[in-house]
Amino acid sequence: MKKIVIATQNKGKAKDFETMLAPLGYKVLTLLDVAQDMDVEETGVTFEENAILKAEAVSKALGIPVISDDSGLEIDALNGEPGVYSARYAGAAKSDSANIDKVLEKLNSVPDSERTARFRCVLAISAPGQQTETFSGSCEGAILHERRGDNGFGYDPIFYVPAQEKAMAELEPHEKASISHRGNALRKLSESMPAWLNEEK
Ligand SMILES: O=c1[nH]c(=O)c2ncn([C@@H]3O[C@H](COP(=O)(O)OP(=O)(O)OP(=O)(O)O)[C@@H](O)[C@H]3O)c2[nH]1
Ligand SMILES: [Mg+2]
Repeated sequence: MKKIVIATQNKGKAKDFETMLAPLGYKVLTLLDVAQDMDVEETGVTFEENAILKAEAVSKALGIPVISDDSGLEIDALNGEPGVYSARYAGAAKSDSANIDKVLEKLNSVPDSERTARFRCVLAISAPGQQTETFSGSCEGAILHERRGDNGFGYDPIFYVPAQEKAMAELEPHEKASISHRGNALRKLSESMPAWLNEEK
């Protein structure tokens, strides 16, 4: 089986990648498998900057090709917050539950028509001696008033996907992959760099 390293500590992201890459014959490895103590500081102010920082630092340290993912939720009524700070919105402890509570509280008096939002994802590919490449994807939706569903991670329970008439956390993993910001970015990557996901490594 081919192996691919995703430069992330996030188990929810890892599951999303497994859903998308297992059918292509890949075993997904993350930093939790290959470099548990590697935590790259995300000093960028855009998803793209942070994705590049993570991919290049990990590829350089391990001397192998890697893909990184920087992603987050942009809520229009909050001027794009939490954006690149999505993971740590309610504090450095990175609690999904506290992050959701903070969003629901901030949107408490915001009507349905103004609760539009989107997930964004930027994937960066970095390999020794090669120029780093990035691919972005998004997924439009709206913020619910309460949690729905048990699948996924992060803000999935409060992110309503109009096309499916369900919360992201109510979708099966393969359904999420077919419409998500991460799925859309990965499809662009595989179209633009087919050798990356189709060649034997
Ligand atoms: O409901 C969600 N469904 C998703 O599909 C999703 N994708 C991203 N997010 C949110 O955005 C943060 C990323 O921040 P982020 O890119 O810095 O990742 P992270 O710090 O969690 O892990 P790492 O990859 O950096 O190690 C995550 O923690 C989540 O809060 C999502 N929430
Ligand atoms: Mg992070």
